Amino acid sequence: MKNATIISGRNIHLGYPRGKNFKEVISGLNISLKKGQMTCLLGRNGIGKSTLIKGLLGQLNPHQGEIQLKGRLLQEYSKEEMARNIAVVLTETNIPGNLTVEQLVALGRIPHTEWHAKLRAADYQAIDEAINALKISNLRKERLSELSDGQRQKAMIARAFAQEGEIMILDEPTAHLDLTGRTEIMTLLQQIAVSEQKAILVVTHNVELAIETAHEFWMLIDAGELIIGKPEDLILSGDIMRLLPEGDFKFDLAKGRLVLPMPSSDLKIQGPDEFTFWVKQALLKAEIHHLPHPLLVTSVPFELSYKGEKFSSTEALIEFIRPTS
Ligand SMILES: Nc1ncnc2c1ncn2[C@@H]1O[C@H](COP(=O)(O)OP(=O)(O)OP(=O)(O)O)[C@@H](O)[C@H]1O
Repeated sequence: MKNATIISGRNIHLGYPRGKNFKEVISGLNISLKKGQMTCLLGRNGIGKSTLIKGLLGQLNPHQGEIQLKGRLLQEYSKEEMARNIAVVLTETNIPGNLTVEQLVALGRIPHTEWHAKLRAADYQAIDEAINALKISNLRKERLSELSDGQRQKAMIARAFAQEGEIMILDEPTAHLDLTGRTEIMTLLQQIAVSEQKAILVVTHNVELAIETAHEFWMLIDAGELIIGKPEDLILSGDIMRLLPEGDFKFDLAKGRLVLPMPSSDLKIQGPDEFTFWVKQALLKAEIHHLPHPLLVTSVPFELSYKGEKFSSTEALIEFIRPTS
């Protein structure tokens, strides 16, 4: 089944007034954000990702072109209607640290409560669902100031989830998180997109994790060029390389990650590939590009044999080859 478009933009131009002139940041892009999938917006610093997001949130009006939400022009929506459709998680927030996780998540219900802001049964249910979806029931009563960055980020996403909009937009939700935290958040978002049939747009600089988790990429190359496609297709077509600055970095197709080109060397190492790879990395980092004798790696137990000696680490081997004085 094809995923339905919920936000579409045609020939969008966005920018900022600069003195008497106008600084155009986005020039004539076409987009369609789809339900039931996680889309990652990537591009180098300053290229215009946040500007595009501001356009999608109706905070910045296109001076040319148009953006539609569910077939209606964005400008026609009131603030409250926007909040019922789009939940946002931004990097900069001024949420008081003395709020508990539960109280923060309850803030997500504001667009649904009447002027008296009283929570009803449906609101409590949405709060519970959000807390469960993000797997943070154990943190319910904890104060935000006492959470780790990763836990706080999950609470922020739970607040957005409780808002029950069909769209979630997150600006760098994994900044400041460690590898496990980053992977956990991105995987959760991917699952929520599919299970809740939400359109999730994530701005991220983490290309490798985005490749692993996103259903679709929006690669902002310059003001007027947005490359759209499944990450796998962009890898296969080679378009993924367009994310990289001219020069040293390469995208390793087999490993699915960015790499610096290996310096040329004639290191001959015998042993299983996944082991010789790391030994070679360590030698090259130590500026050892040539070995006059054969080097053998065995995996069980891990051992390096060189010139009749045995070593249990690359560090010991390197120290033997090139002793530090
Ligand atoms: N409020 C503003 N007024 C004027 N120019 C702005 C404003 N906000 C952003 N810009 C300019 O628009 C361009 C794009 O900025 P934007 O923040 O959209 O980039 P970005 O891709 O989100 O960058 P980053 O990855 O560093 O967050 C930059 O040249 C920036 O200086």
